[in-house]
Amino acid sequence: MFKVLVSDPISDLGIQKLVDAEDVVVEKKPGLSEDELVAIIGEYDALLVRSQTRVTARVMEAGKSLKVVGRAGVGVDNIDLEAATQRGIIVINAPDGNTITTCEHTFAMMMAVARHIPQAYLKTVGGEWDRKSFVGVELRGKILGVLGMGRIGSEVAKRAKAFGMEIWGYDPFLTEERAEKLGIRLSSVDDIVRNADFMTVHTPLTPETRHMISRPQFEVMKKGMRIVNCARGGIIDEHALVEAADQGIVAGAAFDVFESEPPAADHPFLKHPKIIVTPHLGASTVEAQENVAIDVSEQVLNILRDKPFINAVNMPPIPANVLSILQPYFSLSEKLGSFVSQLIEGAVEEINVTYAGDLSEVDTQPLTRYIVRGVLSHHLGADQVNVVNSMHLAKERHVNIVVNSLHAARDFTNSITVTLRSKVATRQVIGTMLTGYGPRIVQIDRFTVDVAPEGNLILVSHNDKPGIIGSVGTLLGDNGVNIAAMQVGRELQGGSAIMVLTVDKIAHQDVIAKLVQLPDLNKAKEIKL
Ligand SMILES: NC(=O)C1=CN([C@@H]2O[C@H](COP(=O)(O)OP(=O)(O)OC[C@H]3O[C@@H](n4cnc5c(N)ncnc54)[C@H](O)[C@@H]3O)[C@@H](O)[C@H]2O)C=CC1
Ligand SMILES: O=C(O)CCC(=O)C(=O)O
Repeated sequence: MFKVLVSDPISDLGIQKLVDAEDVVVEKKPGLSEDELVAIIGEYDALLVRSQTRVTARVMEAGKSLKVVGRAGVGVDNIDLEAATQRGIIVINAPDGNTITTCEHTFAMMMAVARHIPQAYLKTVGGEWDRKSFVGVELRGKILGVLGMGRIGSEVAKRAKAFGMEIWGYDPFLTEERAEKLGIRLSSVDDIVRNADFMTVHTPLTPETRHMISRPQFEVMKKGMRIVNCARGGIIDEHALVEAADQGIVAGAAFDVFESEPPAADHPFLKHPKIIVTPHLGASTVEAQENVAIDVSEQVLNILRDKPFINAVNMPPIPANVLSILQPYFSLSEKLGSFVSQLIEGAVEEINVTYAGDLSEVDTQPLTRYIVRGVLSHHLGADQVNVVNSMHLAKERHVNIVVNSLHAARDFTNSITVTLRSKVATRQVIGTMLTGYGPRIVQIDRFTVDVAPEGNLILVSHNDKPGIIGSVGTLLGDNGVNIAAMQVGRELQGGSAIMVLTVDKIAHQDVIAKLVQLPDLNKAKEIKL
């Protein structure tokens, strides 16, 4: 039974799938301090958070069974990713579920700042009828600078066009073609601060984006700029902004996020007549909270059940088109790694992988992670190695990983060759996906075979002589081991040969020892996949 801790308020409807899962127990404990979390996290396999819970290195260390931290939202700045990666804890987020909601909040803030809505509301409910102080500006015809043209920034740009705004965008990944497609002007930060009437930021907070709008930018900024930050506190320097508002450079600002949340009671934004604020509400709609909770719950369930998953933050993302090609190979890759690691003698020094055929044309890094996981799991334990930490663990153990690709795959559309080298041996296995038959091991060392990579296998090496197959079958049968499938591979008639037996249950070691006593039988090895 997997235990999942939900430590922030997350939509009940969104986590229903987890609650309903027969192999999962969900416990909700919002508002825990770091110490409280450290004290209990050891019991849980998964942790679900929004932005309040700080998942620190201490929490990760105490999370002895923790496999995954799921962030119901985009930003993972409350999670120590480095510590998670080192411990093989997968961190996933839900990047798509709150895009529209946050974009709409940005618009609400932009319009509120353009028309002084919060200030006018306060006066009106206070009994004053003041129509002179709140003359606003139109959005139509104004230049909107968008810093960060990712998911949210792009949606903001689309809607701003409907308001008749001219959009200038900056993003290190924004190409001329994409800008043209979006109907926006590709600009620099400097162009935007000098020319825009409105500016909105939609980047993550990184060392590069921290204070990307600060005193030097305010000094050259177009007078009367209105600024919105619904991304992360700290992208715009708060002190420099207050100065610029006091100097009349900034006509208005709308902030949903703060450098430190919640802001101190004497934070200068809270009393400033030109600055309006919301308490990090960008993603707070019923729809978004449901969406992100559903997305993250599904992926957490996949991870707990050892199924393929998406949106891991501490692994390189796999584009959807590549994922659809690679996904069928995940399990095969891991099994090839596991198979060959059970054959090799001596400490593995090199894992050499060759992708051939169609697989040579896509980024196969994710498959390599599965192969390395398969190799290392045999020695380090399947619960200690996953696709997040497998490469890190291999590097830590000075295992050299060599990856090659070959355009043509001999006899197959695709193949994966995994070769392990130690000081004393080199062993190899080749696998493929056979249309209509699924994954297959098609070569073991120099012997051609056709074996389904699953279950309990016995690999026998022997001399190709009449009667061997019968004697192996009889011995196993006499010892209650039922053979489900058998494959024989040989180089030459009468030469060395191998036999791969798929058996219904693991044979006792003494049965394997008896096998090796049979005439012309050289070795027998059990392999569990
Ligand atoms: N207020 C709230 O409740 C919410 C806030 N957010 C925040 O909004 C921000 C944007 O989210 P998404 O659009 O989903 O992320 P995204 O990853 O789709 O887009 C971020 C973009 O910023 C760009 N970027 C990175 N460094 C940059 C730089 N120096 N200058 C300009 N652009 C740069 C990236 O290339 C990327 O295209 C994130 O910080 C996220 O945490 C997201 C949802 C809700
Ligand atoms: O969970 C929340 O409400 C915060 C959302 C957010 O900031 C994000 O997804 O990056």
